[in-house]
Amino acid sequence: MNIAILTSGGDSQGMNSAIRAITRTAIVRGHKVFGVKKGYQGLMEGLFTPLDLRDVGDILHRGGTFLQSARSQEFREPSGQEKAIAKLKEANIEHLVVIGGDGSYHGALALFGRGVKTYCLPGTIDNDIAYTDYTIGFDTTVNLVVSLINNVRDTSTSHERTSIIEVMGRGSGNIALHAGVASGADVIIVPEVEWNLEDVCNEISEGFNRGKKHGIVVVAEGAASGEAVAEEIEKRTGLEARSTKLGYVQRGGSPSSFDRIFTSRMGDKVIECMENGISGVAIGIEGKEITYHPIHEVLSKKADFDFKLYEIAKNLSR
Ligand SMILES: Nc1ncnc2c1ncn2[C@@H]1O[C@H](COP(=O)(O)OP(=O)(O)O)[C@@H](O)[C@H]1O
Ligand SMILES: O=P(O)(O)OC[C@H]1O[C@](O)(COP(=O)(O)O)[C@@H](O)[C@@H]1O
Repeated sequence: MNIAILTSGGDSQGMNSAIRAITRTAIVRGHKVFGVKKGYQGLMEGLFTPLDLRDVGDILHRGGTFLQSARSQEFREPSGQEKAIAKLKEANIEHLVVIGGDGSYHGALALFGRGVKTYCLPGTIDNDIAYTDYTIGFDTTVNLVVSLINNVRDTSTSHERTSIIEVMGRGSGNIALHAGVASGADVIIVPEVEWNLEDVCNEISEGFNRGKKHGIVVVAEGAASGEAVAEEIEKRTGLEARSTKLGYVQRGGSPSSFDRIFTSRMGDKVIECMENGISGVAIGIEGKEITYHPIHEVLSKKADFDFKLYEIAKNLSR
């Protein structure tokens, strides 16, 4: 079989591990593998590069994606998708593995609807895809964010300040929630839960009244701007507040062992699906199992948000 792999949308730590796993598993089983450079944009341009066993050496521990990624407006249109299909036909490639977030899944579903055998792997740090407990890069990002919050906490304590840490997640509060719990945040602000500044300020003031030497607020970028929250806290409470926007530092760096291991297992699963004639599916990790579900089913379900963990965080911030 001839198989192409592309990475699309926001990159995430562990994408390289997934590319390596798919490539090596496929080659060991007698298939031919091609990498597509620059996501769907590169697919429309026919940017295929043959991948051999050694081509995916020395990438397992690296963040980003060596195939590079892109967000392509043109590919959203049926005419863009037809261009991509023509390039796949020209190169005699029947199977396309897409590693990306929900936007990339929509693209893969569109191609599947037009006859291409597609397969998706959940590549986004946001952990906002249904039918998978974890997306690729989420674990690495949460660990990174926690270590950065530890640093902010030290200096906040020295100055008896409140620190507002803005983390990634345009439409998802998963990074904020998990990093917030693991770093002992006083307040976690996410798009999934209604919040107001008065409650945030009360929480911070009461913390100082109980003897805390700092306040830590973790906010998802999709819920509010950290800068604006800091200004309001200072204005309303008279306490010193500073905002830190972590930005792209949280999307790079070496993937965690957890991200490396489940992506290695997903590589095996996607080739197994191909060999069994199963396509149009998204691979996930549910409990200890590597699973697959139709892409349309995955896209029609909203990813779970852990409201219970959010409640636990509130109790533990006392
Ligand atoms: N509804 C759609 N139909 C076809 N292609 C899409 C659709 N949504 C997104 N895409 C393609 O997938 C790419 C990645 O999607 P995006 O939402 O940017 O990132 P992610 O995959 O990380 O969610 C887009 O740039 C676009 O080319
Ligand atoms: O690279 P960009 O376009 O600035 O994207 C930033 C966004 O990408 C993410 O890292 C992942 O989002 P997507 O899965 O939608 O690509 C978000 O957390 C962040 O808001």
